[in-house]
Amino acid sequence: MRMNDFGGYTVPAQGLYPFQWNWDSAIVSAGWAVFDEARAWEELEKLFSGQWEDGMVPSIVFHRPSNTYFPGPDIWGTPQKPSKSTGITQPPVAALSVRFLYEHTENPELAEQKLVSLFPKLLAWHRWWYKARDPENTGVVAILHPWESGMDNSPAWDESMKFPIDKLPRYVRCDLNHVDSCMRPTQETYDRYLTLLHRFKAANFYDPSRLYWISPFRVTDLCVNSILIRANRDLRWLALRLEKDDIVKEIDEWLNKGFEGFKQLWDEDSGLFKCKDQLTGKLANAPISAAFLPLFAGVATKEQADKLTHNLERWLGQVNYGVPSMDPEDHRFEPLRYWRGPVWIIMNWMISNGLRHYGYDELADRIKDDSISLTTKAGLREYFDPLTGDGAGGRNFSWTAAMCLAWLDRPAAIAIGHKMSGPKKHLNA
Ligand SMILES: O=C(O)[C@@H](CO)O[C@H]1O[C@H](CO)[C@@H](O)[C@H](O)[C@H]1O
Repeated sequence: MRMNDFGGYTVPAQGLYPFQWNWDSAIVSAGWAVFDEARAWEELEKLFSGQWEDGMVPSIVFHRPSNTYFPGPDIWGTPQKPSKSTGITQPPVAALSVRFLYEHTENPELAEQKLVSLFPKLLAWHRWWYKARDPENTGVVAILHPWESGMDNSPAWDESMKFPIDKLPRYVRCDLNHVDSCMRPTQETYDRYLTLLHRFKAANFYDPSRLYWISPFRVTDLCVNSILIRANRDLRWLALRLEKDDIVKEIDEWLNKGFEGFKQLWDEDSGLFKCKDQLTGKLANAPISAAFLPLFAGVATKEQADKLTHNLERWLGQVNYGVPSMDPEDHRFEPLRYWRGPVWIIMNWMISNGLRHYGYDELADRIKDDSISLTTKAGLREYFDPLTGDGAGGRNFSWTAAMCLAWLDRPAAIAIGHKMSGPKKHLNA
């Protein structure tokens, strides 16, 4: 963590990801909290220093230049706001971290002060999600780029990414200088990432009121939506501390709508939740590990939870280390390629945490134990091969380190996300 500290923000991995990434930083701040609280708050403040006027918190904030990542600030070309950044966002984990920091603080005065200054920023971001990404009031929000999901290369996007590729300015990828191409997205996938970027840039520099309507990629993603619901629960908990009753009511509305919205993502045939293409109305035919995240959100019914765990046990029976990012029996499963098979410790944390809330302690423990085995065996890698346990992708990876500190090294009762709160009717778990 100290090694990747670039001065108030932590890069996910040197070289490969040399800027401040949004959901990485939120998780990393929970790791800092375990041994340097002031630094933990600073991480979040630095992230929110990149917040846009309309409330969006960008997926990457480019605090200082680097030529080891593509696409960097010159390609994104966003106006200085106040730092340069991307024009898209990432899963809203930050409210979870603020609650974790606040609840476990050894310096209540500092925590109170930071909460008061960060709360309106968190609220503005959550409001942005509903305004900019659910203008049709469905209860669930849209992502407009695979990078927004955090699971960039997931097979869940394969169908929705079949839009025509635009004529692009010539470009050179940097990721392949750091990681073997067999682990990264294909060239065609990158062309589509870039097509979206350039179309959004042409829409008056990522104007949020236009992007939703013009994007050829518009998907209801399980990862963002589950995290948003869980983050709403923590934002509500924080609003209660600050005695902001009107805001509690506003959040309850989001939770009510969210419970309804998630119903359209359940696929009874497979016993899994699925992402949904909003433009075709079809569920994505891809059994991915985010299917289990509605447990983390607390929106799955008991019956759904039973079916999910049945599937999860089958998946775990096929690998040596869980949880693979896609069903290992699916023909598209690739144990080493980005989001198409490998294990991510942050996904394990969310799945294990959700299972525990639903009372599946044995499975929750198994996933935690696998995560300990993987990080012990292979080190702090970006992700891991579920068959061999080998590490892959970036090395000395910040959020993997943070997960060791804030989750794996701690008893469940004080780990990040130990408590799922909210009104009784919103607690299926
Ligand atoms: O592949 C990339 O270039 C970037 C694009 O944002 O995405 C990967 O790395 C990020 C930093 O660790 C993570 O936040 C994402 O979840 C992960 O998929």
